[in-house]
Amino acid sequence: MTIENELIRLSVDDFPPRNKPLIAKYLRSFAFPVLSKLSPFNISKTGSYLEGNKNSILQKYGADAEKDITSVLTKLNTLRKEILSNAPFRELISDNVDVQIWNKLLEDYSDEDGKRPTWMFTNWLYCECYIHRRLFEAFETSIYLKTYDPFYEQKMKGLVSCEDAMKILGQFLINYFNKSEVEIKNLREDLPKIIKCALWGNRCDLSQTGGDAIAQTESPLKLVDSLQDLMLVDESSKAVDFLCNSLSITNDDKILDIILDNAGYELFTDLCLADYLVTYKFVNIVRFHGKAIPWFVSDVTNQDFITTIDYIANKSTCEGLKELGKRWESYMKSGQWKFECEQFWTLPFHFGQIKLLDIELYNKLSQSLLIISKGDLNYRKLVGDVFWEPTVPFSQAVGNFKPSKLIALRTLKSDITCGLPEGLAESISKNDPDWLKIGKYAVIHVDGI
Ligand SMILES: O=P(O)(O)OC[C@@]1(O)O[C@H](CO)[C@@H](O)[C@@H]1O
Repeated sequence: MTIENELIRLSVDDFPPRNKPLIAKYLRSFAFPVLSKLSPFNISKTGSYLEGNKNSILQKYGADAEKDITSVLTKLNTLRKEILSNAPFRELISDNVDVQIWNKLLEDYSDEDGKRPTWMFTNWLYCECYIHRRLFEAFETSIYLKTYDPFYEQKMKGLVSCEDAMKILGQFLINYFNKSEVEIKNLREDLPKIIKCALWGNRCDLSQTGGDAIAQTESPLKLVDSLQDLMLVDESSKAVDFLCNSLSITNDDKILDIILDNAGYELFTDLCLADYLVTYKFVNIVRFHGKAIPWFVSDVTNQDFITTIDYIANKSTCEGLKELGKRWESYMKSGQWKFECEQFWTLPFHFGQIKLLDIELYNKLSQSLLIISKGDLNYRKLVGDVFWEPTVPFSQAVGNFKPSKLIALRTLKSDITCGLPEGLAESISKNDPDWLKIGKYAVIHVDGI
């Protein structure tokens, strides 16, 4: 029996139970193919990338780094085998500050006899985060590659490959920003478009392609119109009303928190949205929350954030984009924009647990005028990674994560849904069986607004 068949043998040929956190053992849940196919594929691709870049790594770190490459490859291979044979989890072994938390959690998930959890039978959010944490461990336990991000180059390639679309959106914004006066009715009309550019930017996610760039060549603004029918829930008008009302608040500490997702084109669209909101004084301060370690292949790290702004400001091929990038550099310099990467975002917890597990972060988010959560994984974390009945209201699924007003911008790449109108999930799935997996559809949900 092949090891992949071993996972099938252990699986249950059914959909996961409703209103419970996902578990990979259900063959008809997206968690099963992610565990058995996508994750092993991403791990192999990371190894191939490392092998392909051996010469440049040795050039940079010296000949001794070869031992590191060999040891990382062995660790990646071991991880892949552990997944495919449903082996028990092991403790993390690095000296990073988060290791204690991970190892304590492993203990909590182990049974009374100390039997450790396995991939097929454990809370899927925990499993999937553990995979990405172990991927990073392979690097951080080396000597020269401790902080090496094996996805960095692909993330930057992803950004550059979308330059045509970025030029269109960038030029649109620069023309806008250069007008001496913009009327509130124009803001009302255009703000939903900028929000939706950031929404559809979430389709560009390298974790689905093993790191291969997804080029975005069409006009993002035209795309927003043409994709409108694929929006299953669109509460952007509530968000816009809320933001327009905030224009009458004149204090200068109106904070926007954006919980970021992917680097590349998606980050570009997030920065555009943030610039628009700051320029017209909907908010004064933007805190971007990224990841402290490489995460789910394409999530934004500090390095991605800085080099993206630098690329747009100094290396892009269009003057409009450069002008935009210079504005972003000045926001960073003045402190009006901040990049933060709290540990919580790379732990396997859902957002309903922040208050209990990281009160400092919860209090920080409570200062916010508005929180924008980007992407699919953040959405799963928002709603507890529970396989809700699709009609369960978003605000109920979010549970006790209520530090401030919230907007979720998400293209659907996993089978977690909520807040859908009666019968919609059933009718789409009849005609489009893969509707939950490929980022084709999207939702904008709000809470507290
Ligand atoms: O959060 P993103 O970037 O929108 O999507 C990430 C994601 O699609 O990648 C995983 C597959 O590896 C899914 O479980 C997950 O939700």
